[in-house]
Amino acid sequence: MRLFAALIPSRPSLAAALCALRSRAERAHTRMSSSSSLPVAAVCQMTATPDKEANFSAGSRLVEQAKEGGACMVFLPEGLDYIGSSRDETLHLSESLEVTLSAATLTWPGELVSVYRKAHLFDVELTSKGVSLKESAFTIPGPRLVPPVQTPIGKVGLGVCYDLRFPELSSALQRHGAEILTYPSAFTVATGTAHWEVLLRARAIETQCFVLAAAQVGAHHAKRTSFGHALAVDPWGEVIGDCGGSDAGLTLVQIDLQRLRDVRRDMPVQRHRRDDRFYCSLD
Ligand SMILES: O=C(O)CNC(=O)[C@H](CS)NC(=O)CCC(=O)C(=O)O
Repeated sequence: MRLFAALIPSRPSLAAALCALRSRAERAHTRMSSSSSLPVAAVCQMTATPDKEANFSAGSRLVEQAKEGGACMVFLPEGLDYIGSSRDETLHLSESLEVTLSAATLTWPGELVSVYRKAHLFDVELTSKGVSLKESAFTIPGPRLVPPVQTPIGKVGLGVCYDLRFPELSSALQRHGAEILTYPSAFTVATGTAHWEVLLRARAIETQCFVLAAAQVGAHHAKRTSFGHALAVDPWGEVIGDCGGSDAGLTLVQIDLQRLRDVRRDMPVQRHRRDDRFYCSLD
């Protein structure tokens, strides 16, 4: 099994672990015994708390469920390892990448193949909506984007949560060959209600990629609740999976890269893009 992680920097937690689950032999067996040969991805949501052991158990239950459902890739949310109830607790619970991985390997033995660290930090005060978070108080942004990773379902471009709001990032990943974008997230209820689905579908439509966004859902502690609705969107912008707004769980989606090629052939927006008009002075 291989692990792909999108990480929160300097609080080096396993924000997203994407696991290729099965051996080649097992996959061949499934292919022969099922009617469709399209690979299946599991997009998950859970409620992390400050209790790491409980979070890893919840994560491994989702991985087991995904495996039973025939998935060859599992997408887990930002803050999979924990969501702290204060800056101090968050810093106190942080571990080195090696330690976090070895905690994770209790259930997911594997080799780390790519690490992406969140570029945009959520320093936001929406007083009227009761949202006040200062991610930069416990996080250092990552230094660079990373190239999309070849996986059993296609080439995956890595972003994290708030990164979703910056189309320059998804556009860059698409130009570097991404077929699937992933945004493991922990969206607030207020901003999720207003923006989550629209942003994910917009990123899918603009880049003509699948967008798979695992999410946190429900109450992490007395002061923090997440929106949920872990979502899967196809390259036409259609929602093909939604985990809802209340419980932990997963959605299983087939990843049909022929569909992506058809959408890109029929509407070649990437070839129509007038970069000469955007990267120049306007006077
Ligand atoms: O650090 C942790 O404990 C887990 N990380 C998070 O929850 C992060 C940073 S506070 N959340 C977001 O980026 C929310 C973005 C959002 O809600 C929006 O863009 O509207």
